[in-house]
Amino acid sequence: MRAWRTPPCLTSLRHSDLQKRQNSASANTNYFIKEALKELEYPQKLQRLLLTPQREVLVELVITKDNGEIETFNAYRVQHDDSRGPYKGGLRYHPKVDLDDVRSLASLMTWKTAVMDIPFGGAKGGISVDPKLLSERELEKLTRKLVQAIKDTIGPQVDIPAPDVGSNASVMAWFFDEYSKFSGFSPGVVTGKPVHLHGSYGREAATGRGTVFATREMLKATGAGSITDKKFVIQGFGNVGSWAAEIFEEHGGKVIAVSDAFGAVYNENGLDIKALRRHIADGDLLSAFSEGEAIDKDTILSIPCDVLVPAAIEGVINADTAGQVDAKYVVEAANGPTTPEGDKILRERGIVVLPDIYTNGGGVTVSFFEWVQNLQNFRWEEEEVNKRLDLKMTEAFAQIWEISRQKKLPLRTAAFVKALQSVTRAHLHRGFD
Ligand SMILES: NC(=O)C1=CN([C@@H]2O[C@H](COP(=O)(O)OP(=O)(O)OC[C@H]3O[C@@H](n4cnc5c(N)ncnc54)[C@H](O)[C@@H]3O)[C@@H](O)[C@H]2O)C=CC1
Ligand SMILES: O=C(O)CCC(=O)C(=O)O
Repeated sequence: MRAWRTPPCLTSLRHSDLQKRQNSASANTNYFIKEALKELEYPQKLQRLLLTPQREVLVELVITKDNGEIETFNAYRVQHDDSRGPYKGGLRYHPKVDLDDVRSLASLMTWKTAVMDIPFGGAKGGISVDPKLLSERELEKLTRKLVQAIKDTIGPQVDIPAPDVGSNASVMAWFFDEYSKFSGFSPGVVTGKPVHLHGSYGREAATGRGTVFATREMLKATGAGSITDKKFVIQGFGNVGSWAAEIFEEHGGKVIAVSDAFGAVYNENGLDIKALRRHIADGDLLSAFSEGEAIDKDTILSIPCDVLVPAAIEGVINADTAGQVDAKYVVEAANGPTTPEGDKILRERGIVVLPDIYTNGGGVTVSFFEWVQNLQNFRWEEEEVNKRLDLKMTEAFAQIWEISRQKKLPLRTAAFVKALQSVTRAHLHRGFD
């Protein structure tokens, strides 16, 4: 295992690397943080502390595949800040994951946990792997290898992973099991576990449900009314997108188009989301859903609607695409879906953006509830979980909205201001020696 503290690892960057970093995910995230820092006038040294991660771990994982061949994968865990509590954040299994992505996502977690006012810091991890190309057995081996490699840098009071793109409750179950072999029974080492294995009711749907509560608050505050009869377009139909779609529909919204990595489907009267989810669960393609029209997935951002919900990957709303968005609101259920250039264009066009560090905070909030239940060896009913989630989303929105109004700031900058103030306060109170 190789581990280091930043920034020494950056000293060997070549010029081409530096050019790449200028448009990198972490540069984009830092751009948004710096926008908010302008409002706060903190000293430079403090700014550096807030912008850079506390630890970055890179490990190589080797597994024997089912066919007897060996294969090597790069894996990362970036721990950005733990001033407010143990590091917290998901594990992404995706072929395009690299250290810079994980660095950006770890930083977003620090601000998200602060915005949601839950007692965690921020971290993120990932493996550069296409999970669809591995068998279940190979995925399990890879996850167990990851635990063996990083077990000394995580723990229920240190750093608590969770699911993200490409990982799920089964991955969390293997993670918990492997970690417990070294440290004894430790359900609190990961969240997002299966409900029957110390998981929490409501965690699977939490990010989507939180997105709906967040949208409800935003529509109310901006005078646009309720979710009922509003038209929604959702990019990404995985955990977050499909749950958000179902819950928007339950609240009377019309989800008129959704896309995934393979295609898109449209129905101007609203798709039957429960039927669509069954269709996908049966292994069928979105585009083959008979109660909708198959459309080009690359047109999804430009479909006229009230609320556009990016719920897939980073950087999709950018200098090239932001001008095509035909929505009144963009609700960022994904992490980092909008680049600084895209954000500027949306702002100039008067499109309200509800930022990721608040919108998708429902996932980590219910992860916190799961962790609390694990520490207490106790289970809350789903109704209790959802009620507490609603309260957290509502309270956080009210605070962001207030900062936004008082300081005349976009909601994203207001959310970062709230988070930066909270993290800085924790650092200053704890001290540095
Ligand atoms: N799962 C969770 O609890 C949380 C997830 N998030 C964020 O939400 C986003 C989605 O995560 P999950 O739903 O968990 O992942 P997932 O792996 O369950 O689903 C991702 C979806 O995006 C689709 N997709 C991928 N590339 C696409 C493209 N180019 N165009 C359209 N669709 C595309 C996939 O086909 C899939 O439907 C990510 O940004 C993740 O970091 C944020 C907070 C918590
Ligand atoms: O549930 C968690 O701990 C983290 C979820 C996550 O990775 C995220 O909010 O981006």
